[in-house]
Amino acid sequence: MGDWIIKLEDVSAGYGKLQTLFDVSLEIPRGLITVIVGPNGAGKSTLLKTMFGFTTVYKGRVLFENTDVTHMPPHDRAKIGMTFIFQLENIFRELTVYENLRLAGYDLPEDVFRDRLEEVFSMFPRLKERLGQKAGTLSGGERQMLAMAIGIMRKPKVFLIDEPTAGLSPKLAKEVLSYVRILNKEGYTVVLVEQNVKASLEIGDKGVLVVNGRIAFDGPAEELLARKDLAKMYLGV
Ligand SMILES: Nc1ncnc2c1ncn2[C@@H]1O[C@H](COP(=O)(O)OP(=O)(O)OP(=O)(O)O)[C@@H](O)[C@H]1O
Repeated sequence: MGDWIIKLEDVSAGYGKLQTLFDVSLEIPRGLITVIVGPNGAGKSTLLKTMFGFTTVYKGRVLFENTDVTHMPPHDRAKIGMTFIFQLENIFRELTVYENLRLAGYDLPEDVFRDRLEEVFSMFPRLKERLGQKAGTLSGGERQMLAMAIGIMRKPKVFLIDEPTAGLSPKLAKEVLSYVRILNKEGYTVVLVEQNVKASLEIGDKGVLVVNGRIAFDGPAEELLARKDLAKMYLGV
């Protein structure tokens, strides 16, 4: 699948003494959408968190572009172009949409901030209409949109997004996945953890199936989608 942006080499990781990932080797292709799926508790989020430095790595290496980031703290990974969108609590509810965006770009010169804002509006026009509204009053889907917009303020090279459709109706979930597509169309690389297997693999390029902390499938998303055996066994679809 061409050039990679993140690479895991034989990584074992977990939380303190609890190991949840075992000997994982994986490449995240640049410019594409990679979707990570698997049963509950399989280690999908742990895999994503390991890319950003939220777990303990016991063995192996994590590379971002050509930098070894295995033991680099998350805030330093953010500085070199990674961004992580949490499932919940990814915006400041008491601040307006504008204030959330200004805060994300607090150190940007006014002209750069304006340019980024225009980029955000061209991708997500709805946010322009909601600028003065408190972020906590946005719908669940719009909050995910704002979380992505906050990410854009930093111009990251890769978005790591943890279950953005959790708790949303199937219709809203599809809408949120369409925002992920918009991000990717603008050139951003995306790694997405999803419970919404079918809908997410449909927008994905690469599909990764995690089972019991190991990679059970790694290949084109459409191929994973077509693997009825795996789907039945692990994905409940
Ligand atoms: N912060 C944490 N501290 C300790 N253990 C954790 C932590 N987060 C997750 N775990 C454990 O790691 C294992 C894998 O969890 P993970 O969240 O990666 O699974 P998942 O595949 O994303 O599942 P789900 O779809 O249910 O969120 C689970 O046993 C979980 O209890």
